[in-house]
Amino acid sequence: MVLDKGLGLETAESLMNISGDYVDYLKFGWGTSIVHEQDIIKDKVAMYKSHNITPYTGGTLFELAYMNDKLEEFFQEAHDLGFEAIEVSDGSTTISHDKKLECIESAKKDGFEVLSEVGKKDPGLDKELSLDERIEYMQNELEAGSSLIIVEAREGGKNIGIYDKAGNAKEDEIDYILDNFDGNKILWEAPNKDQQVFFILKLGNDVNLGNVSTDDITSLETLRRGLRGDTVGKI
Ligand SMILES: C=C(OP(=O)(O)O)C(=O)O
Ligand SMILES: O=S([O-])[O-]
Repeated sequence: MVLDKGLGLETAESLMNISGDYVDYLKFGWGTSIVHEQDIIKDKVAMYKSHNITPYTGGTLFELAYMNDKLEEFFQEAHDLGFEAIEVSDGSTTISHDKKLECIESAKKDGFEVLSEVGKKDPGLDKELSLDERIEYMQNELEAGSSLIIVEAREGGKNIGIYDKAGNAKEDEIDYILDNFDGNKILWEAPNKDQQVFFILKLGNDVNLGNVSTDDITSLETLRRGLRGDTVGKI
């Protein structure tokens, strides 16, 4: 999953022409998709889809819609723009877990694929979530219809969830999650190279990684194929 922070149409198109084959999901980060002209967003969504990529709306946008009691309008607008998938999260706002599950179910009923995210964007709040709670939420969200569960790490990948202050992966916590939840259903946010290397070496070169920067698509592909020092001869 690649994070689009507001690329222009031509830039995004030329990037997909050269490296779209390595991308499955493209997230229009947080609220970026309502800042730009909607016709351009529509064209970008169509362009990504033409490369067999699933574009989806950032979780924060869903949260804003929920907070303002505008979920129906949000679903409609997302359909109008051509999005077939959305992210449901509660990283920036407070949504009770039951309500979040209901939102996943309503989005599914409305015809969307749902990716849902577990974790808080504020490190202090994130630390309040125990590992067992996270796993329970992940399981419930999967059962409510999410196709993938995203483990929050933000764009920065530090001091949140499975990463320590320096951005190093906490392997014991990751192992605990994997002992208790189907790893194929997890999309690990791994914005930094060392995190990508860690997951490739640990879980294989087809591991689901997210929040990959648009600058790093080809670099990540080389890591996956053993074409960069960090993974040469190791996969
Ligand atoms: C980039 C992120 O935010 P959002 O889902 O709102 O785009 C994220 O959660 O990692
Ligand atoms: O806003 S972010 O970096 O999830």
